[in-house]
Amino acid sequence: MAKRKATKKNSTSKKSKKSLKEKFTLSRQQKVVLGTFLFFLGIALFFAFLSFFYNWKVDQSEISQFTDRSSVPKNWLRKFGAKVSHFFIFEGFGVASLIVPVLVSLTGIYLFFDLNRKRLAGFWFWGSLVMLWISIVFGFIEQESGLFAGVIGFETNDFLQDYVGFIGTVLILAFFAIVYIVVRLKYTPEKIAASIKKTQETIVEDFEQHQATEEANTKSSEETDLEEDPTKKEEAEVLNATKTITLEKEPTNVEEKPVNSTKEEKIVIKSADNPSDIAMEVETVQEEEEVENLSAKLVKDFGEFDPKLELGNYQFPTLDLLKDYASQTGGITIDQSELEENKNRIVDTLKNYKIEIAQIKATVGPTVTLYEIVPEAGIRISKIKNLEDDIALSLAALGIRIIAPIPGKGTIGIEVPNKKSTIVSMRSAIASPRFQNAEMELPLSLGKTIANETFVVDLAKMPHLLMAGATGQGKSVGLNAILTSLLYKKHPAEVKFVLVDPKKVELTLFNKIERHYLAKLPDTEEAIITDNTKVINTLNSLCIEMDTRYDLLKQAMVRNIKEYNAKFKARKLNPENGHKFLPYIVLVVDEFADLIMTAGKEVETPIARLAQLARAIGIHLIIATQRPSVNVITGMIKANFPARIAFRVTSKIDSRTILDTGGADQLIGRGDMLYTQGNDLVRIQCAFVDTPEVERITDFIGSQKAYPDAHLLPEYEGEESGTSLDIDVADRDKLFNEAAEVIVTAQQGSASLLQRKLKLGYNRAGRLIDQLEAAGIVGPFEGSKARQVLVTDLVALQQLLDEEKK
Ligand SMILES: Nc1ncnc2c1ncn2[C@@H]1O[C@H](COP(=O)(O)OP(=O)(O)OP(=O)(O)O)[C@@H](O)[C@H]1O
Repeated sequence: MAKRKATKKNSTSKKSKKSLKEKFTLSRQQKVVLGTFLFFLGIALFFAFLSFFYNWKVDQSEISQFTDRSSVPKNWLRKFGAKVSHFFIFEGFGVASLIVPVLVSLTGIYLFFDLNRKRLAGFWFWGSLVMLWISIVFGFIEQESGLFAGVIGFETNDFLQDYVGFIGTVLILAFFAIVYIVVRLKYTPEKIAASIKKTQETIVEDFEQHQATEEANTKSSEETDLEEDPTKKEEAEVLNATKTITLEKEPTNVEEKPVNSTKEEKIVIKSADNPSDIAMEVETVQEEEEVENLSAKLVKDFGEFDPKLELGNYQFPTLDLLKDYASQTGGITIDQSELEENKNRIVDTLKNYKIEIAQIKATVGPTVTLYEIVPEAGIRISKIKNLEDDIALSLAALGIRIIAPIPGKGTIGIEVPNKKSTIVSMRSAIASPRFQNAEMELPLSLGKTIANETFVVDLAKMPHLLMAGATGQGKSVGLNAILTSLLYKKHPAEVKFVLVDPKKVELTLFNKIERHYLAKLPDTEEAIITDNTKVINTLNSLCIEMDTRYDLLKQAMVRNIKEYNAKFKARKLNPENGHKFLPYIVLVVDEFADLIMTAGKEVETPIARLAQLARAIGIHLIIATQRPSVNVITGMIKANFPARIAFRVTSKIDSRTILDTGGADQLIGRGDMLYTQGNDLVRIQCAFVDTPEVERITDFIGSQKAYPDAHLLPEYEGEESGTSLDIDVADRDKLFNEAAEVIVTAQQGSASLLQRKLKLGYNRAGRLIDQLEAAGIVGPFEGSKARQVLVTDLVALQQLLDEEKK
């Protein structure tokens, strides 16, 4: 009991803290106004402090007469300046107080531009310490007047002198100076030693260079001398001989450096007793340090590789770009009478069928309430399951789902839609600690479960996601929620999107972040693919990227992208060997059915290949479809997409196609969805993110510094329709003439027409169309539209074929 009270207290204190925090979060306008105010205040303080040093003696008497308007202090900011300066400089930290206006103005700038607050806190912390330190140092130096030290510096120094004496004070001050240099400025003894060594080397180099030029000068003057004096020439030759010896040594030194693998050491043994003995040269070959050490050295010198460095100042989108629906709707409201009513109806209905209930419990979620019932002993579960429709009828509600039994709990669940559903805002889904603290590679905040918990999953673990649902049930919103989650958690260097949007309108907003987050084929203008023909090239290009990445992983001897990137960051992989930091690639296909219908096998094969193999190298697929029929979601696709999301569908069959079980037909729409990752089904209310919100986010990101171009995928030489133009007349299909007649008669250049009329397979019909194109009977491939027929009637066709024979 006591424990429960304690936890309750805890939770209320947490709540009040949270609401306090919410109260103190400033809007953008407030930040701008406050930022400007602080910036100006900082400037004002600076001038006030500066003039204090000239006028403090004159102004001292005026300070006590603050209310007396006839006395005018000399301080440039008059009474305010004199009073504040007196407080900070005289009674505070002396000269060091000049740090205060700097910090105040800096705070203004940070607020104005809404910059990283943690860093600002760091400035204040270290700034205050430095201020204290300087004031004590001045107290120490200038022990008489104390104006430069301020009361605090003066008194602290006095205190230290009394307790630890002169030497102790010096040591304490020196110690804190070192702490500052090491912790704040990050100077370690090694770094200092290295920079000293470097300067030493440059000085020596300069000196040597200077010597060399001098020598050259003297040599040229000597030569002119020698020409005049032959005795000097002989002497010079002896001298030159020794010089060449030293010069000979130099190249060996120079050559040793680039040879990394071996290091030669020569020792000459010569008997000291017998000078005529032949000298023996002993050569020992030592292997150079391992590569491992090189990487450790690189890390020590340059730190770990930071893929985010190029966009080092990138700011993640802020929460205030998302709308707060909870403040409008007041969050989840529990309607006691509704709960009571539903409970009674469930109990009564079951009673009618002679099912007694031992216990009932309700959990209110954002859209549905889960009633968990424990039936009396001896009741068969299938009996309750069969009553689904009856219960729905008696509750007069759509979207009732019975889970019998709830996996892992010995109860039966009945989900009943709430009369008033609550919108789960994307803001709450993003702000939740579950998402914020998620230690995942690609965290997705999908929405809230029935128990009102934010549902966060890792796309990298899924590893691919299939989304399906009838039109207007929230698929596009779901896709946006997924993309938004990634935008809030991943830096542009870490993830790239390949977006396929045949509907042309759903994902256009993401165009604004092309140079931050999107990947595209080289030589294409738009990164978002709206043309189905281009999809095939992109998919094949992704397959090439996959193969290249596998090669890189093999070379690096790692099993997956995470290990690879970790190794790359630790500088264990040499970029000169083609290694680079690999971002995750997320391929999103909105309206997969449309693709399959127009391009068939050509898309299915690379998709299946990617789905089977791409998980380890960080390519993840998300495909969405309106039409969950078996020829779209084929066995091959299903086998490789264990993670699936079903929005409301119209029939049980559709639900089975997506989830392998019913349930999606009983959802209520508007983002109500079922999620499965192979085993349990979880009912989730999808987080709602509206177009204006997505627009704000993409504007926010798009307005920041970007990469010069979108991430470029490898080039793919597509089998252009033009390549088939050189099909030989002799190689034509036996049915060529018949096919030409069918096409010309129907005036419709489609392979499916040939399939139907001539009862052919898809491949043969496709080949025939290629041959017809080569013969100039039909036009080139035009995506989802049928090809244009270039021959108007059968007579013209006959003429064309006859001419060919000639
Ligand atoms: N999570 C949600 N919460 C509340 N309302 C939602 C949610 N998701 C969708 N809706 C509502 O449903 C409407 C349709 O959603 P959406 O455009 O995502 O459907 P869709 O399945 O993509 O349709 P289509 O396939 O025709 O594009 C939205 O405009 C919105 O009003």
